[in-house]
Amino acid sequence: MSPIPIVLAGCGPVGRAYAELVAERGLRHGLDLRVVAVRGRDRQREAGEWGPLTDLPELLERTGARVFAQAVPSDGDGRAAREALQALSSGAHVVTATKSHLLTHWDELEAAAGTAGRSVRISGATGAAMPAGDLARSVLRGFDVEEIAGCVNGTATFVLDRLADGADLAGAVAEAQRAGIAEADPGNDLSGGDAATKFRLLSALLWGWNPAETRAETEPITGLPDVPAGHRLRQVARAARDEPGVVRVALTAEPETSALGGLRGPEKAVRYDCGEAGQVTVSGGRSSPRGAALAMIKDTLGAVLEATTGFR
Ligand SMILES: NC(=O)C1=CN([C@@H]2O[C@H](COP(=O)(O)OP(=O)(O)OC[C@H]3O[C@@H](n4cnc5c(N)ncnc54)[C@H](OP(=O)(O)O)[C@@H]3O)[C@@H](O)[C@H]2O)C=CC1
Ligand SMILES: N[C@@H](CC=O)C(=O)O
Repeated sequence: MSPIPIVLAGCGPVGRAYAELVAERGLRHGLDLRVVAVRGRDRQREAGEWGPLTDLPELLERTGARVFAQAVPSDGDGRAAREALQALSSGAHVVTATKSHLLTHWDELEAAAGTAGRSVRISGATGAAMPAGDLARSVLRGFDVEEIAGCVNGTATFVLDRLADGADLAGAVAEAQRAGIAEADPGNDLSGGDAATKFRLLSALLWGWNPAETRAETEPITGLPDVPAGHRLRQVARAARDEPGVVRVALTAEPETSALGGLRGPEKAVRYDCGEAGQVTVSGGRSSPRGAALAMIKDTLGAVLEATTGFR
């Protein structure tokens, strides 16, 4: 069995969990996955030794990397985009939990992947271990999805439930951070920005919208307003095929018996309104560094085993 070399960018909680999972579960499905290099901000580890960062195309070529895995901050610094494009040009698939470059460089990445005949797999960026992206891109193809609605930020659901139980906002956010759900800077979790990002990406997979041109209207979590009996407040993202280029995130009271109102803690769900085919809902999937890393493992296997190109 020949090894599948992987170069990993990012050694925070998600990157570390991915490297551990490759070490634990790399020998699967007839493949021998191996992380051959890990890159940090300005350092790089190869053969167990840390040294200075080297040129990425040279590293990819020297190691024969088949996959470039990204788990670096979604802070919009141009490096994630540049390195993903370099990886595709070098003939590696890209598997990413990082979201920012998908928003800014969607078309460039799609074109580069098409030219190289490689895929860019983004499950880790669209809902961690919940396979919402897979449904959007391929499973529901042909159903002509008309509308999507969902709770895709685990922190928001967790915090709103804690507020309903009487906790204060700062304490609820700190608890979500200790559980590894909230980002170190929870601003995007609470503002609706992260949910909007995930819906911009799902809309791109579903309807071909360019995320860079998709506008987001968001409502932040600041406290807990009165909610009718039998309902729970949820941060709900929505997008509709007939209103292209707009994603809305609002706090709405959902019946406790519904798919969104019934979610607990950091669970997530997306409901796809498929017109004549009816509604299809996907829920669950862990929202945590390990959950995101598992999604990246799934995507790594998919990239290597399935001969697809472009976004998945
Ligand atoms: N936490 C979760 O549940 C989920 C997170 N995500 C996304 O996964 C990504 C990774 O998150 P997380 O593991 O928390 O890590 P961080 O976002 O905290 O990233 C930290 C790591 O990235 C490295 N780093 C920083 N800047 C760069 C850069 N420009 N290029 C390469 N490496 C860099 C750092 O290296 P050094 O150690 O050298 O400083 C550090 O190891 C984020 O984009 C996040 O939004 C997605 C889904 C779920
Ligand atoms: N902070 C996010 C995790 C990654 O996307 C969340 O709460 O869902």
